[in-house]
Amino acid sequence: MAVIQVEQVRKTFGARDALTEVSFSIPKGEIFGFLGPSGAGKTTLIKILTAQLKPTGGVAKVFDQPAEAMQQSAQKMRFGILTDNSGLYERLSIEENLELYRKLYDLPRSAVEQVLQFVNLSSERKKKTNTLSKGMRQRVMLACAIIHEPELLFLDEPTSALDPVNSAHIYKGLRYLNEKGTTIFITTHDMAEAELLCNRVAILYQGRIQTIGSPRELKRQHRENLIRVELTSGEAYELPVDGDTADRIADWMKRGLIERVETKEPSLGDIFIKMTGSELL
Ligand SMILES: Nc1ncnc2c1ncn2[C@@H]1O[C@H](COP(=O)(O)OP(=O)(O)OP(=O)(O)O)[C@@H](O)[C@H]1O
Repeated sequence: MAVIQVEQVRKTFGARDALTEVSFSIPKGEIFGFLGPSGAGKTTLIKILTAQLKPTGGVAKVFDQPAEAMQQSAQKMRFGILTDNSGLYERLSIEENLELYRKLYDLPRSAVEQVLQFVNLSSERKKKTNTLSKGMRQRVMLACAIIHEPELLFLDEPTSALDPVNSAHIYKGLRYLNEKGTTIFITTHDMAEAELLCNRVAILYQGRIQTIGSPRELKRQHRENLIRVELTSGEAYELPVDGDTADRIADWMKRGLIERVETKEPSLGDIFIKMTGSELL
């Protein structure tokens, strides 16, 4: 069963198309990356999937039910969400914020301790949230989103405010959650993050999906059919993949002249730029 199914979803704001006929489905257990430059429509889709917005057209289903049902309390238990506007109680400490969520979801006391470790904030637990750095806030909001170990997790740029050490810690935690069965829908501008975490990615541009597939498939599809050969002399050649090239390489090898041979594979960032014409943001 698909956890998320989106068919021909459109969303217009006045005369502006934010999403144009977006279709895809996400099976249980997948980490799916929704990539796109600023304004591409990523947050709009998350809002549709979590019943904060209605689509103008098409069908959006989550857990095999229309996405509008996602604000019902039975469904709220099943997913977690981290976005820019995820709120915290400013005058409460990190621990007190988490305690509220623990009670809301009727979880054992150990859930707070566990999630504090997950986001690397055990020793900061007594700090008031209005005194936290941006990265710490982000981690507390993430903790609130996952304390109930949801079946489905929406993450809108979860590591945008984090340093690499904390990002790596979060990736490890997300993989752990995913191994335990959580399906993850993540938006990011960070192509290395997408490549590291996601089973599949979709690249969205101006409200349309430009391409969709695993990072490896996309790289293969966009691979230039060239082999780059670097010789010990420092000379470098980009050669077509054919018999003549094989003969030349064999000859260079026999004579011990080869420093390096590589296929020209694009990075996910290269593919993103090709699809969107944008620089990474
Ligand atoms: N409530 C709204 N009213 C009018 N226009 C909106 C509204 N919400 C979003 N838009 C427009 O829809 C488009 C898509 O916005 P959205 O926030 O989904 O982009 P995004 O891909 O999430 O961008 P970012 O990466 O900057 O968060 C943008 O042009 C935005 O200005």
